[in-house]
Amino acid sequence: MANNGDFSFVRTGSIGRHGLPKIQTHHESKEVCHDDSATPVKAKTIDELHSLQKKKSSQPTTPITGTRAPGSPFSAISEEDRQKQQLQSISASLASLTRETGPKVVRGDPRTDGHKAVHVEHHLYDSSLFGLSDSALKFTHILYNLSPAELYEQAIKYEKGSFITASGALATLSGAKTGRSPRDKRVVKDEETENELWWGKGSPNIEMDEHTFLVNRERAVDYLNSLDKVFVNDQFMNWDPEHRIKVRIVSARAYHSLFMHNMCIRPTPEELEDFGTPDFTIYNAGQFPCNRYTHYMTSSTSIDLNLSRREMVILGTQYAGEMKKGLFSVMHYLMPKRQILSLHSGCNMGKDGDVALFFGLSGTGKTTLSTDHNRYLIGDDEHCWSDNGVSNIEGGCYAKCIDLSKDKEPDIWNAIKFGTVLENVVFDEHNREVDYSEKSVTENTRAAYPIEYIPNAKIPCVGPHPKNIILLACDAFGVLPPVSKLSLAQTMYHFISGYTALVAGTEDGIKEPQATFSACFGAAFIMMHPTKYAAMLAEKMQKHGATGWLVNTGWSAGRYGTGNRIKLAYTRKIIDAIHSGTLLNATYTKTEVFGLEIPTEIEGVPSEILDPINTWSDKKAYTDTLLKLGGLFKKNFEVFMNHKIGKDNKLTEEILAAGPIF
Ligand SMILES: Nc1ncnc2c1ncn2[C@@H]1O[C@H](COP(=O)(O)OP(=O)(O)O)[C@@H](O)[C@H]1O
Ligand SMILES: C=C(OP(=O)(O)O)C(=O)O
Ligand SMILES: [Ca+2]
Ligand SMILES: [Mn+2]
Repeated sequence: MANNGDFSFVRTGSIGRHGLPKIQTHHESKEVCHDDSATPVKAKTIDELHSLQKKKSSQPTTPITGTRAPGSPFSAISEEDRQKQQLQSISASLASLTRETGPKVVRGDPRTDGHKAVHVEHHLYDSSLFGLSDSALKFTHILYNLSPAELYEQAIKYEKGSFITASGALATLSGAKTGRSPRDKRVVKDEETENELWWGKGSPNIEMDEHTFLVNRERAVDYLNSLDKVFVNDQFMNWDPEHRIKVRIVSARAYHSLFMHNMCIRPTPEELEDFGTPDFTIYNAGQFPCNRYTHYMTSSTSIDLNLSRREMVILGTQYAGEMKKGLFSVMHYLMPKRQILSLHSGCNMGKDGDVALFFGLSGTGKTTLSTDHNRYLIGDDEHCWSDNGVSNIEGGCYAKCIDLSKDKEPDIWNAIKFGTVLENVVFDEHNREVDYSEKSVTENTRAAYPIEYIPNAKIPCVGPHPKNIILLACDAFGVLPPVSKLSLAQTMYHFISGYTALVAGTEDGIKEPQATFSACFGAAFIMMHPTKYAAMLAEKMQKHGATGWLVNTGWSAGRYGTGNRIKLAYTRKIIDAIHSGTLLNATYTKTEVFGLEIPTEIEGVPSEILDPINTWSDKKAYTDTLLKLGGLFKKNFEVFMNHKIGKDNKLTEEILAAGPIF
């Protein structure tokens, strides 16, 4: 038996299995009849019994509580010194700018094992000399890289709205915000970023100055330091070992810590030992609002990115997707500086090593279609394309759950088990079965799970250069064909346009489809001008001979309200035909207005749906809707007319000519 402490003792004979004294007979007799056939526990008291329950961790994902002996293969310094160093580093991360020191941090949950603390005083400046306040007198307890089981317990004990569902997932509520708040994103404009980043009309980067960032940072840090305890995750982004980024996430909720545990790459114990200083730090004080009287603030939510300081501050939103997509923005800055293209796409690979990318805005099918039982999953949402091939940025997937069905999406369904964070779903109060059709909290219900929960995940999540580039659009107008083969110029035109159309809201009856154009299928996350990413994509596609495709995962036989969404089973058949190469050599015809090449037949798909005009009974309505959508594309592209894409004038001209013509 492992040594669980220093309290092992010899049983005296008079204490029973449950710690109760046995009824004594007149004389101590060896012949006394024992009813306990099992070997008795080695504990004198209930507390001792409880302390036996937890074995010291031999393989710590949480090295602060770990017990690796000094002189282990990984360590040159003692465990105690290492713990001190880690806590110093966390204290420095949480340093207050006005007091110029970090908080006193201590490991562990204040309510259970706080007394076993390793203390870190603020040594940076002598705390007795200046700026002494009540906050300088208290300790901040650090829960460092806890395991999913520990985070479950923290969530269930301390966070309202946390429950275990029937399949073992952790159901949580994200609070008032159940989606991202792109209008509340701010980026620090300084000497460097002023010239490097995309600013102004159409850009997602709404400026703030350094001073305001520091005001919000201090607000977040003070809030976090005022708490009994904070969660710290030290993890990685990007499976490409040459371009891996070390990230630290400081948050107030077990929900946030488990979410990032699942979504980022989880370090091994050895990797964590020499983690050192993070390359990027998120301060998530989402429960606490920003001050609306602060310059540049327009609401009580603010997501602030400071590239020079390599920090991000979150105030006023607990939606966990902000952290994931916030780091994605950071990658959209760091990677292109290294000539690596960052992509808002899913990615999978066939048995023969053929890689496909799936671009698309939210809800168009990146996660659903990249999670394919017949192929290896590289990732569902964020990738890099370098000279070595593709790599996933993340260590997990973030799937939409609305109307999730076991039949249609078995791999995602089965991934919703112990360890998975299930946001904003509704479940039966007794048996905890989730009702995935329920939208009463939000339509944007989500599951965040580690990528290895998908049985055919490709670990490490890297692959060779892509063969097929699939652009997904959920066209609620119902006029784009289910699939078209694109020329390079058309691929670039549609990539820069980044079209999808969703339905605004369903509560008040049928609404008009809303066309959305989001450059590079991810304007909310790109940091530089879209043409920068487009030029890199064109160059890579040319170099590696990739084929572009446009796939409509939206409506057929009429727009939203009249027609119906294209069956997922048909879309999967279309995608199969792209992967297998059969679609490349099919017979094609060209459509009006958009000039798209559409196949005449695909195995498993009714041929009449391949040209949308066949599916509309009202042909005039079809033509009117097609022209309307064409007009929206043209209008959207106007801002790109005066931009050159790469060094190639010829390609730029071709791209400009690749849009709708009428
Ligand atoms: N034909 C289809 N193709 C892809 N997804 C479809 C289709 N029909 C319905 N869906 C649903 O649309 C949603 C697509 O969302 P998701 O894959 O999460 O998108 P993304 O990852 O791009 O945000 C899923 O809920 C999926 O079940
Ligand atoms: C994480 C998100 O991305 P997606 O919808 O593309 O999965 C999001 O929009 O919050
Ligand atoms: Ca190492
Ligand atoms: Mn997704």
